[in-house]
Amino acid sequence: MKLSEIKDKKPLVFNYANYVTPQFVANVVNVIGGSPIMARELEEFPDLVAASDAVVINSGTWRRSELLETIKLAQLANQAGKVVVLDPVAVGIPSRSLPVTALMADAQVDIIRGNAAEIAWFAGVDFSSQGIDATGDGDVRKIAILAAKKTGAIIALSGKQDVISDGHTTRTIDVDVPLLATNVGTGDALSALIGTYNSDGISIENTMRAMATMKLAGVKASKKVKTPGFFVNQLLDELYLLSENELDAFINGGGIHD
Ligand SMILES: Nc1ncnc2c1ncn2[C@@H]1O[C@H](COP(=O)(O)OP(=O)(O)O)[C@@H](O)[C@H]1O
Ligand SMILES: Cc1ncsc1CCOP(=O)(O)O
Ligand SMILES: [Mg+2]
Repeated sequence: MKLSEIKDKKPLVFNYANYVTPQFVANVVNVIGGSPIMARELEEFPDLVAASDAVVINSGTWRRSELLETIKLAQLANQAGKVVVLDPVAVGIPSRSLPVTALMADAQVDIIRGNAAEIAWFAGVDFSSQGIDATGDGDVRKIAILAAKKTGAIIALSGKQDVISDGHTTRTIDVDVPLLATNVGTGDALSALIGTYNSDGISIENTMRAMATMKLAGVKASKKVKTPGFFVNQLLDELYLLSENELDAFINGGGIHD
């Protein structure tokens, strides 16, 4: 979906959010033109999935008791033909791998958005991490392609270099914006943006537009402010102000490669 269509259609994005960053995630969806809703009550899922245009599942603060409910949520979304995005926060920690494995076995995840260490876990590749952060180095393009082939999902690997791959087609966005990594929740919000952009159809192109949106807003914000507190507010403003033309120019302007 294009940015202008998001603003016209205001897709409803159902976020099964973690309890750390829901306010930021909701605001990012809102300022880009979508419509966020958060919920965790099983009895509400059928109604909410029916009304939603995308479902974004963040496993950042799952309790075991919520796992079956989340699987049910993903299955409802699958049955209704709604895109399912998974944000597998710190999935490489063994006790966190188990519920993600269960979800992937029992429901279809269309798009996985994670940092390099999280995506490396799906690829079966070692990659250093500390808690929610990727700290290592590696061939992120290769990791994304491998993870896409192993999972059958579109992979959106984020970091200094963003990589989007379905295992056959791969795009990279190579732009360094260190301040983007200072705000806890940018990754979660990016996953929600990916749900928003893919709400009328799942594609590499839509996923790439979502990743480019966050990166470009980060580039613009970091030209105006230099510290994390101001940056996060400026980032929201830049997302709010971003135009389709600017986004197209960024995408066509050399920062994005096949
Ligand atoms: N060093 C960096 N340079 C440029 N962009 C970055 C950098 N680190 C993260 N980002 C951007 O920050 C956003 C969140 O990604 P990331 O930090 O990888 O997710 P998470 O918060 O889940 O670990 C993405 O838009 C990504 O492109
Ligand atoms: C700190 C923390 N702990 C569990 S989820 C979470 C937030 C992760 O946010 P992000 O991956 O977007 O940085
Ligand atoms: Mg994350």
